[in-house]
Amino acid sequence: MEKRRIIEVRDLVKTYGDFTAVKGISFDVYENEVFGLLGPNGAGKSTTLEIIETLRQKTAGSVMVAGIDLDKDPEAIKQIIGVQLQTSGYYPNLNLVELIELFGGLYNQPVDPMALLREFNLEDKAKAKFKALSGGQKQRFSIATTLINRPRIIFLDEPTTGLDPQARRNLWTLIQQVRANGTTVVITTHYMDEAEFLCDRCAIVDSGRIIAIDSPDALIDQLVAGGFERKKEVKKASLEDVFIHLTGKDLRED
Ligand SMILES: Nc1ncnc2c1ncn2[C@@H]1O[C@H](COP(=O)(O)OP(=O)(O)OP(=O)(O)O)[C@@H](O)[C@H]1O
Repeated sequence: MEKRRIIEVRDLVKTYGDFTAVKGISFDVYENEVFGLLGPNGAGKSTTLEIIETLRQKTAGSVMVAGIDLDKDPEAIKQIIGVQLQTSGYYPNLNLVELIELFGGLYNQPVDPMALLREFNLEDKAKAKFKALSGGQKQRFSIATTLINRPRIIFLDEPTTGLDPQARRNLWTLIQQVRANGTTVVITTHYMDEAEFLCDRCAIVDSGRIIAIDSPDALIDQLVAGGFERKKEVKKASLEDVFIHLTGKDLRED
């Protein structure tokens, strides 16, 4: 089956004063895939995401989201995407149910707060305030809120930064579920194991340019085909495997 493009970025440029943060990048994201933007700090990942999310003006190039031209109808793009809010965006006096109801009202979308909280293992926290949640719960809640307007695409900027291994793996499962329900996921991460586990394809961005784009498997195969060998013999388990083996897979925060 032919893959359908849901995001088309062409020759995208972003300058801040004299500095060019994004230097003419082009890529496609296919419908219902998990697509990763990987790259060192300052590579231009967040800038690129924020332009697609309609939150930042581009300098040049074109962006199409689900056939909608960013230059012509950014409002229509906003309606079909879900974006994680900065944590400061959550009203401090509202509990999780009230926050979901508020967002549902803003989006003019009927929403069942308890069903959404259940999906993200946050049922017990329905009456809690956002600031009282653990790091993992906060991330789960902020991903849940991206789904309130029933978007076709969600954007997750470093969703597992700072989480313990259990919470990280739990979030991976939730992201896979979101994708299994038909949503396209665009993610940035600094964790290569995360990208390898979650992403169907990823783009490696460096100094504002895409220097590689493919599936994780294909990228690894290309490196190996070029004669690359690991310096150390690969062990059959990692320190993270030891950690999970000793401490279990259950979330600790609840
Ligand atoms: N508002 C701004 N004004 C000036 N320069 C900016 C602005 N926002 C970002 N930059 C610069 O643009 C470059 C790209 O930043 P961006 O946040 O897109 O990178 P990133 O790949 O997301 O990095 P990180 O992994 O650290 O989040 C950086 O050099 C950054 O300092």
